[in-house]
Amino acid sequence: MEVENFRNLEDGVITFEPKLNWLVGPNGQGKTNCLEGVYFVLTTKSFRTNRNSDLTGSAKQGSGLKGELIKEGARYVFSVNIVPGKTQRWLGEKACKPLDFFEIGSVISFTARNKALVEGQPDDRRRFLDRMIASLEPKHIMTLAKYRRIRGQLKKIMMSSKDLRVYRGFKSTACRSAMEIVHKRIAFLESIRSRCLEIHRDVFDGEADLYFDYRVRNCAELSHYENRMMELSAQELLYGRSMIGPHLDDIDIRFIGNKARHFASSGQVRSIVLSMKLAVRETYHEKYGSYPIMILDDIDAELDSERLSRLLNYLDTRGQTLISTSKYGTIQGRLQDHVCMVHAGCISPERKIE
Ligand SMILES: Nc1ncnc2c1ncn2[C@@H]1O[C@H](COP(=O)(O)OP(=O)(O)OP(=O)(O)O)[C@@H](O)[C@H]1O
Repeated sequence: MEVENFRNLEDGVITFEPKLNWLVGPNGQGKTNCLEGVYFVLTTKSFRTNRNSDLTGSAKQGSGLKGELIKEGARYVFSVNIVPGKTQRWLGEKACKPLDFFEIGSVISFTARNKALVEGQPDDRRRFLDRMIASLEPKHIMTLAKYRRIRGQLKKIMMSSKDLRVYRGFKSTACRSAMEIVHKRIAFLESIRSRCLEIHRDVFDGEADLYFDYRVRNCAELSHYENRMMELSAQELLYGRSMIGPHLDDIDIRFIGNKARHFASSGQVRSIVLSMKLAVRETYHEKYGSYPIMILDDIDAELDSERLSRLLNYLDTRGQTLISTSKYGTIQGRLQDHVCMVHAGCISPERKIE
């Protein structure tokens, strides 16, 4: 990855190897910034901000990242420029849309923020679901965008004319995208379930009793979904709020029979979310034959040494992984891994500790 004026990172080239790569250094030195750079150059999205202007360093206006990805023998060059007011993207020499990046730049990240899947609000869980589905099927982004557009129109009618006939007309268009999203989300959770439980049990020594399921709001029977969507139209206009649709659904995550957000410890929450992400990675591998790059920020926070060691063993044989840690002890003895030391935004590929 070639870096120019990105966060606090020093300009230059950072190289990773096709195995476990460590970024090691004290707090606030640029480890997460480096991982964010890799995620950003492959997806044109940050995993911690929606404002691309946050990513620009203080040296000058604008930043640039260039990433070279070798995937299944082919070489892809991703370039992203953030200039005031816009973000420009190229794949090779060709100007691109974010979706083009998403289709090639397969990467899955885990940061402490992802604990929101368990501890956060329903919209955190929906966002998690949709991002994960999009990492397996990038076209899902278009279905979501279409549904968001129709919802905008429904909202307008709700706020202005309140004309039931017109509202129901748009509602029947919304039904198709809504059902597609709901079915995708249910099928996705189904597809990762057994792997997730297996990883949770084998890697994190988790209780076998992890349960998750999709919760459809205001519709008990999925085969009646379309009817319910139309049926609720009059009430929605009356109360001025929508009552059914994938934008209201949630995932019920239970741990040993209890709501995980109220019951699981910090380390257990981390293990649950990591199990889900790693299960998505396995599903991707099964579908496309290669592993997405795995990004793990602050890997050893909240995980005990036993679980951490099992996680590293698991990752050892599964594609390229980029990991950050502030604890030098974590990499002790891992002589086969690639280690970069991070200090004041400078990433140097030299192991200073054995
Ligand atoms: N746009 C920016 N321009 C310049 N510096 C920035 C920018 N955004 C963040 N920083 C700086 O980058 C540093 C944070 O780096 P980062 O989040 O990568 O730390 P870290 O090494 O992962 O630390 P920790 O171990 O605490 O997670 C902070 O010093 C912060 O002030």
